[in-house]
Amino acid sequence: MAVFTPVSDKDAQALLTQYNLGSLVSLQGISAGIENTNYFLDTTQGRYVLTIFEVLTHQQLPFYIELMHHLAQHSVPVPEPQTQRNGERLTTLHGKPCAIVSRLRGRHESDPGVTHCRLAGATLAQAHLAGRDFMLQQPNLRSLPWWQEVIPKVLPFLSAQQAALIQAELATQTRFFASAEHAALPSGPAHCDLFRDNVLFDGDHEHPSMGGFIDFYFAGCDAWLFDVAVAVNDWCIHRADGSWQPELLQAWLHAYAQVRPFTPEEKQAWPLMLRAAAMRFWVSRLYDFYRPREAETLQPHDPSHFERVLQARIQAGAPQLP
Ligand SMILES: Nc1ncnc2c1ncn2[C@@H]1O[C@H](COP(=O)(O)OP(=O)(O)OP(=O)(O)O)[C@@H](O)[C@H]1O
Ligand SMILES: N[C@@H](CCO)C(=O)O
Repeated sequence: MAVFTPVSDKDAQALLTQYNLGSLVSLQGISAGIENTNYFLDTTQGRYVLTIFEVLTHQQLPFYIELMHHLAQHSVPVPEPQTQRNGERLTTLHGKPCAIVSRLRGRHESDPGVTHCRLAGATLAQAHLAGRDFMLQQPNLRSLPWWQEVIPKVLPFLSAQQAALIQAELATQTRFFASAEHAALPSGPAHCDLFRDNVLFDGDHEHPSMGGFIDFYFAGCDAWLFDVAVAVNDWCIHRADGSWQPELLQAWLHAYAQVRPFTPEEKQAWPLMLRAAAMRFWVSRLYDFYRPREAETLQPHDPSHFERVLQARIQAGAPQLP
């Protein structure tokens, strides 16, 4: 179980005195997730999730917490951060930042079909549009400057071939990010980690309904197209080699475009953005793999998967955006 910071019933009872959420019924550690400590927290008033932030600081967190609050207020299905009696939505537990958010219904779909892809695509476009008048600004902290910082640290662990690939791609992406083409892309608050395990669906496999998006703790202001690229690089591929499942890709992108049509600049930037999105997770997975932290149980994701996705995007590109 990825519980980095154990929380006792007594801790949770004391925490709940800061809120108007009733009293503790049950507390259960959540095994999924590699970044934060999460517990399901049931009270006499409802079902919540308690998150203790292991990496993010009190200074960085208001962006994520207030973004979720903003999106929830605009009817985008996301966890709603709960407000304490003192008006704050962020507090401290065992010396670390912590929040209680509403628990969404449903579970993630590891084998998504066309309907799941349509629902996810349409909801992401709604989230982008709803974020336009969000007042806080914070860049995606896992973007190009972070890759530039981290790649030298993981290079010693890579083969000569891997090192050549990652360095060549870093050079390509550095040029792309500095280009007028990139500057012209519509941008705003973006989830930046919309993998299939971060979207919950209610209903059964044949008749799913959207439960909501979770795990906003990599969100940041970025090109919306990056968000789309991150998502389809996970939702619409054959996992064995990263190649496309064209039917899923088409469903995802059309559903998104029906809510927010893609611009000509986005259509042009699409192949390079898909590579950027693959690069982002190859780098972070390498970093996580070679700097394991202590946890009761921790299984870092496989970095080589995104090496294959990146190679697939370089070699075969992508169908045009609708
Ligand atoms: N608001 C919520 N409502 C319902 N379930 C939730 C909620 N938040 C988290 N979960 C559950 O907890 C699991 C882990 O949460 P999450 O993915 O946010 O953890 P994390 O450590 O931040 O993840 P990651 O490793 O993906 O960064 C999810 O897969 C989901 O089952
Ligand atoms: N979605 C990320 C994990 C961080 O949320 C990955 O699969 O590497």
